[in-house]
Order: sequence, then structure tokens, then C-alpha cells
Amino acid sequence: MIKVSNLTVNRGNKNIISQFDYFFLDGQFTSILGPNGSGKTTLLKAISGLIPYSGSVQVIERELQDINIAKRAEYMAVLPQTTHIESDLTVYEIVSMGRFYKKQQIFQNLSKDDEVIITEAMEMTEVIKLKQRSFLSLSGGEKQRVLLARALAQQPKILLLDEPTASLDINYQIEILKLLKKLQSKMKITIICVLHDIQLAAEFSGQVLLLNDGKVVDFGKPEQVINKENIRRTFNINTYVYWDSFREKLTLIPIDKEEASDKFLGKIHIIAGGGSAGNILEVLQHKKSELSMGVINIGDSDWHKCKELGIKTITVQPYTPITDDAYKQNVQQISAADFVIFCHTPIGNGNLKNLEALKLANEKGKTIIIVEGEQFTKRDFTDGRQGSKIYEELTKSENVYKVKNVNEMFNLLEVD
Ligand SMILES: Nc1ncnc2c1ncn2[C@@H]1O[C@H](COP(=O)(O)OP(=O)(O)OP(=O)(O)O)[C@@H](O)[C@H]1O
Repeated sequence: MIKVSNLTVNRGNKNIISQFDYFFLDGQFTSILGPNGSGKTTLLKAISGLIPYSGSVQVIERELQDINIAKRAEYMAVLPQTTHIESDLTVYEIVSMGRFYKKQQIFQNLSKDDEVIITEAMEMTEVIKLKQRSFLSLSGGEKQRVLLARALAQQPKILLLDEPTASLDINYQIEILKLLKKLQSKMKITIICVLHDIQLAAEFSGQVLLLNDGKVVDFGKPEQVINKENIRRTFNINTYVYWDSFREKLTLIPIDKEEASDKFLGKIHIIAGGGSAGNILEVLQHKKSELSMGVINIGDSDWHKCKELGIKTITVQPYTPITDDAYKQNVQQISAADFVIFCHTPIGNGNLKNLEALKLANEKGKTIIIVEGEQFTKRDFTDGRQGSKIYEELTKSENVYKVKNVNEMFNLLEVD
């Protein structure tokens, strides 16, 4: 555990961190989030023992300042935001440095075990193929991964990282965060990581610490800490924050002031079921629109959501097929709508009439947005061939737009 008590850090004449108290529990992955200049790097440097501070930082139940550098390196590896390596060393040599804290002389006395550890670190960060390249010739993202490999070669129990994804493309950002999560979950390494991407922090870390002006705004599990109010207090920005049930991820959409304008999106009819519309309803509720849903079974989770949000529904009783009357009402509602959103839900004989209503709407030239969801391929039409045939025809129509999730749908609505 890293126990930080009453930590105060001054830089120049300025107080950056004041009276910070926090326990970083063993084996947890904590992300530190906050606006530029909020003190994240300063906090991380203090916890790494790289800058002077007052108060206390205890690692392995000892005061950090009393632990000598070699001993610290046995426990702790640090990946700083910027590293000034000017010497023309190879990638292999840089990563090997992770083993030298135990040696008297660098580049000598590497054991077979050291070699194995170095190779593993290079493999984990996918820099093994760059092994003989000059570090200085690498791209920013490649350098970042090599430095992470060097930190891993230390085999630390605590890994402190300052924006490790900063110069990485989105694939490597995800790869590195996956790797960190694996190190935490499989090897029980304590990870403290400054990040800028709130969504990635929510996805990969177990704890989030929100910092503003050198003070803790909130900390805890991502789903508790990352909410509209905390994000506004910390970053001074309005957002939609919701759980995307298709992607099974906490999702955050920033709203700039222009976007929050009073533009009326129109009358929107939604066909959904089994929770496939949950977040869409919430997001659309923030916009000016007139929503309706049908045909939906009473008791379905989307029906509950509509009740909660006061959205008009066309219903049938639980576990009963769509009646002719409900079908007619649905067709009427669709005719009155400016466009229809179909949140893909398994189609069986009981709700095939919803697809037929969509088919009719399409024939009348109505705009239809199909939100397939990431899980679409796993879902099926259980009515035999008819549902999938209608669906296939629909997707060929020029009035039908297919999107994967609410974000894509939202972009589409904004464009339109
Ligand atoms: N050596 C220093 N001397 C004076 N001021 C400093 C020093 N180091 C940092 N600061 C100031 O402390 C504040 C916090 O800086 P810090 O780098 O910790 O912020 P940060 O949250 O990591 O920002 P960013 O997201 O931009 O990296 C900033 O206003 C910065 O200018």
C-alpha cells in the first residue's frame, strides 16, 4: 500500500498540492484524471520520490524518503511524461537498464534470468522487433513502449505512469491499457497512472481519482466517480454520461455550448426491446424531441425506461404477441414521426409485426435508423427466414441508415 498523508508540494513559490491524503491499495489500478495544470504530474513525482514534499508518503510501511534509490527501484518503476535520453543506445540497451539497479556496473553481468526478463518485457510491449534499433531513431509511440518495457524489466510491485498513452495511436493506447490491466489483475502490480482519456480510464482502471487545483474532487470506482456533476466540477464541461448497454461501457459525450442549443430534433418513434434502447432514450431526452416507442411488451426493461422518462408507449401484455390493434397504432405513430429508430432486438414470430411496420414505413419513404449494437452478429431472427429477409431488404434501402451504437447515431442526427 502507498499511504499518502498530508502531502503538500510547492514548486517555485507556488503551492501545487495541498494536504493530500490517500491510500493506494496493493494490487489496484488507479487512474488520476484532471485538467491541465491540476497537479497530476506533480503528485505522481512526489509519490515517486522525485521531488521534495512535506507530509508523508509511505511505501512498504516505510517513509519513501528513507528508502535508498536501489531499494526503491526494487519496488517501484516510474514511467515519466518526458524522458531525456540523448545517448545513442539500442532499444535492447535501454530496456536492459531496468535490470541495472541491482548491479554495480551497467551493461555488464546480466544473468540468463535478466535476459529472459528483458526479452519478456520487450515482447509484452511489442518492441522486440525493434531490439537492435537506435532508441533515438524511434517514433514517439515506439519510444513510449520501449520506456514501458524498461519499467517492466524492473519487475516492480508498483508501477507509476505519467500519461503512458500520450503519443500512442488508439490501437496501442488500448493495447497498453490492456497490458496494464493484465499486470494488475494477474501479477497484482499496483498501478497508478495519469491519464487524459476519461473513457479509457473508466474502462480499464478499478479506481479513479479526480484532481483539480491540487485537490481531490472525488475518488472511487469509475461508475461512481465519473458522473456529469463531477466532470463539470473538474473540467468545467457539460457531458452526457451513461452506461452503454450494447458496448457494456461507461460512455461520456461532451456537449459544447452550441450543441446544447434548442434545436428540435423532431418526432422520433423507437422500436426496441430487452434494454436495447435504454441509453438512446436517455440521450435523446437531453435533446428537444418528441419520443414514442412501440410495440413493446409491458414489463420489458425498455418499457420501464419509457415509464421512468415519461415516453409514450404502444404496448401489448407481457409475453404476448403483437396484436392487430397494437400494430395499427404503431403504423399510425410511425406515419406521424419524422423518423424511426430501430434498436436491434431479437425478432421472433411474436414481434415480427414490428419489422413489418418498419417495412411499410420504408415503402412510404420514412427515414429509419437501425442501431445494430456491437453484439448484432450474435443475435438472430428466431422466426425463420421472414424476419431476416425483411431486415436485409430494409438495410439495402437508401432511407435506412445503419449505426453500431448511440454515439454513431448521435453523429448522424447532428449531421442531419
Ligand atoms: N518546477 C515547477 N516550477 C513552477 N511551477 C511548476 C513546476 N512544475 C509544475 N509547476 C506548475 O504546477 C502546476 C501543476 O503542474 P503539473 O505538471 O503537475 O500539472 P498536470 O495536471 O500534470 O498538467 P498536464 O495535464 O498539463 O500535464 C502547473 O501550474 C505548473 O505550471
